[in-house]
Amino acid sequence: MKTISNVDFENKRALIRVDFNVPLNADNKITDNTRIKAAVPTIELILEKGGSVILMSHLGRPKGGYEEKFSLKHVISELEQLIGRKVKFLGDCIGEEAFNYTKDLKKGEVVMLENLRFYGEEKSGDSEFAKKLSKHGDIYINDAFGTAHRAHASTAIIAENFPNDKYFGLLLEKEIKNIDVLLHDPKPPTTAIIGGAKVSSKITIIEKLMDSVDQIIIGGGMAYTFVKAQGGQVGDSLVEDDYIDTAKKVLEMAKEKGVQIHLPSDTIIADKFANDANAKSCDISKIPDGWMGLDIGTDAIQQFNTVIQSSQTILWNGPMGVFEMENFMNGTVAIANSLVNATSNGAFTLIGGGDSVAAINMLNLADKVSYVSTGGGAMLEYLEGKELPGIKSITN
Ligand SMILES: Nc1ncnc2c1ncn2[C@@H]1O[C@H](COP(=O)(O)OP(=O)(O)O)[C@@H](O)[C@H]1O
Ligand SMILES: O=C(OP(=O)(O)O)[C@H](O)COP(=O)(O)O
Repeated sequence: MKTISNVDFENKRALIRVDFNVPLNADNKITDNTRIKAAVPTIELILEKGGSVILMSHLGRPKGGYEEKFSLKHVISELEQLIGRKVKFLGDCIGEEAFNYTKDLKKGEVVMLENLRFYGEEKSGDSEFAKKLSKHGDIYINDAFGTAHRAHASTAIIAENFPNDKYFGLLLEKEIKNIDVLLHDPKPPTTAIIGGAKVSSKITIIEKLMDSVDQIIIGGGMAYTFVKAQGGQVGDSLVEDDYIDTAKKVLEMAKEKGVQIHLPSDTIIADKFANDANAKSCDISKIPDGWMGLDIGTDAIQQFNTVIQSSQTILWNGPMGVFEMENFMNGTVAIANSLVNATSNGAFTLIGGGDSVAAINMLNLADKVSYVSTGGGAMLEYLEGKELPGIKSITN
């Protein structure tokens, strides 16, 4: 492990890829600061060692140009509070002004670049873009565990510009150490609970997870693509039609491999995507047109609770419903409590993902489960046994 603990940072500029992809409310206020807090030890260590810090991150999924709601200016005051010093926000990540500023950065200074994904080159892993970014620092550090599964310019490609000066940050080190416990020594029966909204990213992960877990619970916005694949009617619920065939394949493979897949039997449907929508419970395969499933139903909660209580190792990524809206948070609250209960009965419980962590924090339950990871997709892919691009680029 290439750790920063023994590195000399005196008068050096440390360019750190962090994952500040934090949830924001409609007023662009941070609703959960876990990912920012998690990056603080690395920042502080470098400053203590006489270095300066240039932070770079993405926020959300912008289309490739500037979008106000995805500006990293929204995280600055929270970051300043957490590290107890001023942070200079640069309105671009590769503009001339930004380079002029970071060129002569003094020890103790902290700079935050604008959202890397305002450039399409970030996600395409463009090496010219990565090279430009690399000019900001003398040493490159990857502390963005939540984005370590992406082979993007700032998370992986950039490392080739720092052949002898690339390191893991303290968060990345800690995450790997903790998740390795589950990877190498899981106590059966093992259950993965997958929810949330990123159907296309997560469906292939579910496919792979079948090799390492006994049971998979699929809830939240993930469920409807599977229900539709089984021939059910899902109305206007979140579905990625391009992944129906993959969902069918996953269900067939599960049978062959003897992995039990649990889909919610019922769901809470709404007539619009809003907290004040008309809502009622419904069989998940009989959702009328004009209605959408926004939470799991009470039968599904019981069904999932039974599975959870009979498991010894439980992994949870992705909320069971639109928990940000009070009327659709029941399923997520119930599953969180179910995990707490399982933990107190001796199960090892691991929760990861930006929104899943926000949910567990909202309920003040983070210290009642075994481990909370800042990564969702990254954690799942790591557990699949995949070599993550963000890790590989440092160890290579
Ligand atoms: N039934 C649903 N329909 C639409 N969105 C949903 C549904 N259930 C959960 N979600 C949304 O999924 C989002 C979290 O998804 P995701 O990013 O995949 O999770 P995580 O960040 O924990 O990995 C939340 O904002 C939540 O509102
Ligand atoms: O929020 C994130 O992942 P997660 O939803 O799996 O926790 C990371 O910041 C990665 O974001 P991305 O899935 O848009 O690449």
